[in-house]
Amino acid sequence: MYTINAHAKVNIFLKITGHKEGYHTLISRFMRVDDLYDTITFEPCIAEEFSIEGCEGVPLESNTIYKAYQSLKKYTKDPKLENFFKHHKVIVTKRIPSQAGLGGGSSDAAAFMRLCNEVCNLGIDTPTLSQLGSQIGADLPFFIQNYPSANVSGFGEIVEPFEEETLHLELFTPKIGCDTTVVYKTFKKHLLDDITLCSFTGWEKIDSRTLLETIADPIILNDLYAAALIAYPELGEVPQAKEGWFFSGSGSTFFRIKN
Ligand SMILES: C[C@](O)(CO)[C@H](O)COP(=O)(O)OP(=O)(O)OC[C@H]1O[C@@H](n2ccc(N)nc2=O)[C@H](O)[C@@H]1O
Ligand SMILES: Nc1ncnc2c1ncn2[C@@H]1O[C@H](COP(=O)(O)OP(=O)(O)OP(=O)(O)O)[C@@H](O)[C@H]1O
Repeated sequence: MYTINAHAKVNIFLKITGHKEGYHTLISRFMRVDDLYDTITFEPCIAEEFSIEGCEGVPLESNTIYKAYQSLKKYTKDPKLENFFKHHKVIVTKRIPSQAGLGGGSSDAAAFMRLCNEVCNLGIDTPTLSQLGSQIGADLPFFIQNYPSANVSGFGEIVEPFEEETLHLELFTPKIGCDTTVVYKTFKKHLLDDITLCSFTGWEKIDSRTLLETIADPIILNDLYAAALIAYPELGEVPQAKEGWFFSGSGSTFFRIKN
């Protein structure tokens, strides 16, 4: 039996820098959340075909783990991978809420790729694994490189580790699912024309605690927050939508530093 933890992330800040080929470019500080993770296990069994347990409600073909499996299979052409999943099933213990801005599906896929690479001795280097991952989701390169904190840019494929203290974070995810595609579309329609690139110059060099304490305004820190509030106005009604709380990714999770 083989197991790996797939951690959640939060975006300490997230600034959109432009729009190219249907995607937004951004610069963001990603921080891994140490005490919130899904667990992915490869459990021995006789399997007819590749199977995933624990992601009820997500069709196999749209599961990020299945997409990661297909991508690895296509890239390696190594029969070890397919043979392995004739004798093992994938079990996912979900703890990260979905449509929450915490990167759950992306983290699962990244952890799956890392564990396959190790267990099946595929010998794929990290840059190649990140490149394969970026085709499945924008957040995969961060999770594949697995730094506690990093500056992420481009469409998500440029990941630079950032040395700093790990913050202990309190998270609150309201019962409002935010669809990433809808939030980005709303941003493009209402807010893209207003971006001012000079307003966050140098943020990537400032540690996360200082950023949260000095910038302090969740709307300024995360460009997608204003878009999520337009797309999902009920977000503005939750008690955490006030000073002292910050907003992660495309939402709907709010976070703050634990005392
Ligand atoms: C909000 C973030 O989580 C930041 O941490 C990511 O930028 C989103 O990452 P994700 O959920 O993995 O998103 P993806 O599955 O790659 O993309 C979903 C959809 O969001 C939009 N999208 C996503 C990423 C990006 N840089 N620009 C976009 O415009 C696209 O319409 C895309 O079809
Ligand atoms: N392994 C998976 N775990 C959870 N959801 C998955 C998975 N694979 C595909 N999905 C689908 O992706 C959708 C988004 O879920 P996910 O857990 O990635 O949350 P997210 O909050 O949108 O992530 P992000 O931080 O990137 O915005 C779900 O509604 C689900 O249909």
